[in-house]
Amino acid sequence: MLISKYSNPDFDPYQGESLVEPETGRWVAPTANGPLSARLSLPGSKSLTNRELVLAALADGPSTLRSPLHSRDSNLMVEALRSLGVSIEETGDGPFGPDLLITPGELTGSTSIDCGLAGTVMRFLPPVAALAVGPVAFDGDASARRRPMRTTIDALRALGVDVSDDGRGTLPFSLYAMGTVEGGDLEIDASASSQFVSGLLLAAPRFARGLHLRHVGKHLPSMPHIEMTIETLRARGVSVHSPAAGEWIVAPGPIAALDVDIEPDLSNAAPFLVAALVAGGTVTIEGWPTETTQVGAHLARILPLFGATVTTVDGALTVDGGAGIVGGRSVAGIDLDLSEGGELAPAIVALAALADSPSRITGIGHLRGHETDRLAALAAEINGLGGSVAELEDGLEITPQKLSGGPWRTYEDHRMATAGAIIGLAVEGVEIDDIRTTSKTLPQFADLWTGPLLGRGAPTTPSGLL
Ligand SMILES: O=C(O)C1=C[C@@H](OP(=O)(O)O)[C@@H](O)[C@H](O)C1
Ligand SMILES: C=C(OP(=O)(O)O)C(=O)O
Repeated sequence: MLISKYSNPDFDPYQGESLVEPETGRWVAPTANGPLSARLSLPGSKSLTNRELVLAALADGPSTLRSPLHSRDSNLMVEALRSLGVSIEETGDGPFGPDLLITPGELTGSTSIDCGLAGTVMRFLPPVAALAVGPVAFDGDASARRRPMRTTIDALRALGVDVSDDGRGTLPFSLYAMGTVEGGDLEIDASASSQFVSGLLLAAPRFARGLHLRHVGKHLPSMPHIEMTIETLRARGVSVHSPAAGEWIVAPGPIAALDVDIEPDLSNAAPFLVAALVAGGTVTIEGWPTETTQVGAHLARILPLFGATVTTVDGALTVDGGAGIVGGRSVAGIDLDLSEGGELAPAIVALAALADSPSRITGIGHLRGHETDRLAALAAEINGLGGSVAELEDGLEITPQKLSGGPWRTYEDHRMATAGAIIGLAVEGVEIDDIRTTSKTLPQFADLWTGPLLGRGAPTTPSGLL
C-alpha cells in the first residue's frame, strides 16, 4: 500500500491539503504555486522490465536485469514466472530497488497465475505457459475480466494448445500444457491490443517451428511496443523479421542469456513533463535514452505541439513550459492521432482540457479495453469538474471549459490517477479517489509529484534522495 511518509512528521508537504488517506488512498491533488524548476529520475520501464523478465525466463542461461521496475505489474510477472519454475532472486540495490537475477529452469505447470490488471502478464504469459507441462489457470482482478483476451485464446487453440474458457473471450481461462508448441503459420486479429502480437513473438523462438504471424484486423495499435518486442528478441540473438506491415517471422532457436540495463519509464514521464506546461517553468528527467523503442520518447515531439520547448543535454530531457497555464500562458489545442502511443493519451487529454482551444485525440478506440474504458472515464471525470469532453468512435473531442474542484474517480487505473493530478495543478480541490492505483507502474508517484516535482516536502522514498 502506498502511504506518503516524510522525514519530518510536522512538515505539511501539501500546504494545508490532506496527505494520502491510508484507508482509502484518497488524495487531494496539490496545486502549483508557481513555475517549476524540477529535476528527477524515474524508475524502470514497465514494458521493458516485463519483456526482459519473460525473455530471461526462456533464455539459455542466467540473466541480470539492472534497475528493473518494482511495481505491482512487475511483481505479478515475477511471481507468475516463479510459479512456472523460474528462479528469480534479488541482487544488489539500486535507487528504486534491487536488481534481479533470473535463472531459467524447466517450465512446470500445475499452477495458477494471478494477472492482476496487467495486460503484459495476461497477454505475454499464456504462450510461455503453453511450453510447460500440466494445467495452468489464468485469472486476475475483477476489472481484468473485462479486458479483451479472445485473440490470445484463439491463437493458442490454433497452435494446438488445449484451452478451456467460458466463451466470453476474457479471463479466467486455463490451458493444458504439453511441454512443446509446434508453431508455424498463424493469423490473428490484434486490433484490440498490440500485446497479442508481442506475447506470441516473445515465446515464438521456443516453438518447434518458430512462428510466421500475420495480423489480419483493421488497425494495429501501439506499433512502437511491437518494435520494442522485436528489439529485445534481437538483442538476445533471435532472428526476427517483418517481410510486410503486420507480418513477422521468428526463427526457432535459443534465446541468449543477457545482462540488461532497464531504461527509465518514459510513459510515466508524461505527467511530470506535462506539468511544465501547466505550472510553468522547467521539468528535467534524467537518464533519457538517446535511442529507444519506448513510445514515451514521442513526448519530445508531442509537447512542442502545445507550445513547449524541449531540449536534451547530457542524457537529460527538459521541457520548458514558459509561464505555464497557471501563469497565464495561452496554450492552443491540437488534433493528434495517438494510435502509436495510446498509453500517453490520459496525460495529453488532461493537458488538452486545460488549453484555450479544442483538441481532438484520435486513433485510441482500443483504450476502451485498457485498465478501464479510458475514453468513457476521461470524459466522465473531466465533465464532472465542469468540462466538455465528447466521446468519438476512436477518440475524444475536448472543448476546454473553466473547471472547478471535485471528486475524480480513478477506476483502478494508474493513468486516470495521474491525469487527475495534472488537472489538479491548475484546479484547486481535485480529489483523487485512490492514488494507490499508481502502484501498478509507479508506486512512488505521489512522493515524486509533491517532492522533486513541486519542491514540497522531503520524501523518504529513494526518489526523494535525488
Ligand atoms: O506491450 C506493452 O508493454 C504495452 C503495449 C500497449 O498496449 P495496447 O497495444 O493494448 O495499447 C500499451 O498501451 C501498454 O501500456 C503496454
Ligand atoms: C494500458 C496499460 O497497461 P497494460 O500493460 O496493463 O495494458 C497502460 O499502462 O497504460
